[in-house]
Amino acid sequence: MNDILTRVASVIESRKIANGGDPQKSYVSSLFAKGDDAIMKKVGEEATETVMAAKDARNNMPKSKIVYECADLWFHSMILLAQFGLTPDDVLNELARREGISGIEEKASRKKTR
Ligand SMILES: N=c1c2ncn([C@@H]3O[C@H](COP(=O)(O)OP(=O)(O)OP(=O)(O)O)[C@@H](O)[C@H]3O)c2ncn1[C@@H]1O[C@H](COP(=O)(O)O)[C@@H](O)[C@H]1O
Repeated sequence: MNDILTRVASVIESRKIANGGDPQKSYVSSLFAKGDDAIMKKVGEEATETVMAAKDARNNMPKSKIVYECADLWFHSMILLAQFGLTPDDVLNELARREGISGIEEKASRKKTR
């Protein structure tokens, strides 16, 4: 796994309440303390903000906003993965599994098996 993903995933894991995370001192712990719904809501918000940043960039606003919002989205998605006992490696392995499989062919093969 990419080094920064590994380090951030490890910090996120350490912020779980069961691992001693303190919601008063840690943003990640405060989200874990709020639970599933709050984490899902944040992922939805960050996805929307990413789309808005892309729309702004189309209207000549700085492209850097897309990067900031995407970082927020990835970060909150990592908290969601951790909440469900998953890791960024699970996602990277899935991307690796899909490597070289055309999306169009994959969709067509799905239709054949229905
Ligand atoms: N990468 C991040 C990161 N990205 C974004 N955020 C926080 O995510 C929060 C939500 O972003 P928003 O733009 O929605 O801000 P907001 O409106 O204040 O949020 P809400 O109050 O509505 O939830 C902000 O407080 C950001 O600071 C992050 N907080 C932490 N990290 C990483 O997680 C580590 C652990 O953080 P703590 O658990 O806070 O110690 C840090 O060392 C960093 O490596």
